[in-house]
Amino acid sequence: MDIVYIEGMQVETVIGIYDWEREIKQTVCLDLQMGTDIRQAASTEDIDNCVSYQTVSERLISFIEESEFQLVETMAEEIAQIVLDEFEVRWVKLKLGKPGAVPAATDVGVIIERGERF
Ligand SMILES: Nc1nc2c(c(=O)[nH]1)N=C([C@H](O)[C@@H](O)CO)CN2
Repeated sequence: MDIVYIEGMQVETVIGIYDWEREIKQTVCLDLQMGTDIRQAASTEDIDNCVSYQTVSERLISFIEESEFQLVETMAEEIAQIVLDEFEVRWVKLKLGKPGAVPAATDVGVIIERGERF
């Protein structure tokens, strides 16, 4: 299994369980690993044979910007499902952080793996 990755993506969105959080935008940070097979892309040098990190990034940025989740858990599940459903990806590992949430910590959030390694 090969991996195409996106690291350190930062997006502003409405997220949180408290009333004050529904009134502001906060930053979420994504590190995403996508399990795929890169050999056909490598041998053809054809972008259509890739999982394009640019296309995935654009899809996720617009999804996150438009979303209004309460929990990072829900956002993480939805992101993983989009990647598995819409791209040639069979396994994902996603770290989703909300770095402003706990002042004493540099980052908090969840790490999930979905799909099957191959
Ligand atoms: N496991 C989680 N814990 C907490 C979440 C969350 O989404 N998942 N959210 C909050 C609040 O929204 C917090 O970020 C406000 O600072 C608290 N704990």
